[in-house]
Amino acid sequence: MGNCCALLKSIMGFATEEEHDGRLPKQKKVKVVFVLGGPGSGKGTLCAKIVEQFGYSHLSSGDLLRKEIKAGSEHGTMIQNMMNEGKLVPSDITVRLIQKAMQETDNDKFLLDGFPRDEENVRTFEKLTKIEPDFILFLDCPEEEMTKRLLSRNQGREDDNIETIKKRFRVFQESTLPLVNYYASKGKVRKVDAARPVEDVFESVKTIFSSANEQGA
Ligand SMILES: Nc1ncnc2c1ncn2[C@@H]1O[C@H](COP(=O)(O)OP(=O)(O)O)[C@@H](O)[C@H]1O
Ligand SMILES: Nc1ccn([C@@H]2O[C@H](COP(=O)(O)OP(=O)(O)O)[C@@H](O)[C@H]2O)c(=O)n1
Repeated sequence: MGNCCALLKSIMGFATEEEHDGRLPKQKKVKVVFVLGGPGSGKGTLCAKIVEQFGYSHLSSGDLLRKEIKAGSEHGTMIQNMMNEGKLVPSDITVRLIQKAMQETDNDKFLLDGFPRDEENVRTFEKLTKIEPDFILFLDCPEEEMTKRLLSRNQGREDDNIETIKKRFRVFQESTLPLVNYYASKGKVRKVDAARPVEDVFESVKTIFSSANEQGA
């Protein structure tokens, strides 16, 4: 590990193997909030508002993966195929993209939108970054409402078609919801009813972030 990289990691609060052994100086703390919810629950929409009001940086794992496809990277075609099938991209790829984006962003507060999606995402994130989330914002929304939103999202996304949407819902039910339940059992989940108009949802979200600020979480 080069000195420059070790320095970057120490600034960002990432621990290297050596640091984990306690041989390097104490890390600066990075605040991370996982923003979870089904496809179309409003994660991206709410994150933009949280950024404006609370000064976080917003990293959407889906957007980072789509950028990889656009850039024609070595994994681009594989990522595109996985996304079109509503499947999860191997964690190593997603986590490295998130890690790089965090290192390149001059902030110590991050919203990770749509991450983690399954247990492997969590394990890989913990292994590579040693970061524990402060809390999980969970946008709870019925499938019927999410389907309506996705079909009128109109962002030209290839995965916003009814067949792929159904597959994404299944992945959410089978892989992501168990994670939400796991974090809930640790008292880390802040759940909001996301089926309401955006401004109403944001009112609830503001209360959560204001209280997290007060507690220095
Ligand atoms: N509370 C809401 N009520 C109605 N439409 C919403 C709401 N939140 C988001 N939307 C719309 O639904 C679509 C999906 O929202 P988005 O933020 O992209 O969801 P996600 O990031 O969870 O997939 C977008 O077109 C967005 O404008
Ligand atoms: N942690 C993640 C996040 C997204 N993805 C992929 O990216 C797709 C779109 O995710 P997204 O977060 O942009 O959008 P939504 O499905 O939440 O609307 C998912 O269906 C997965 O194929 C992934 O593999 N791993």
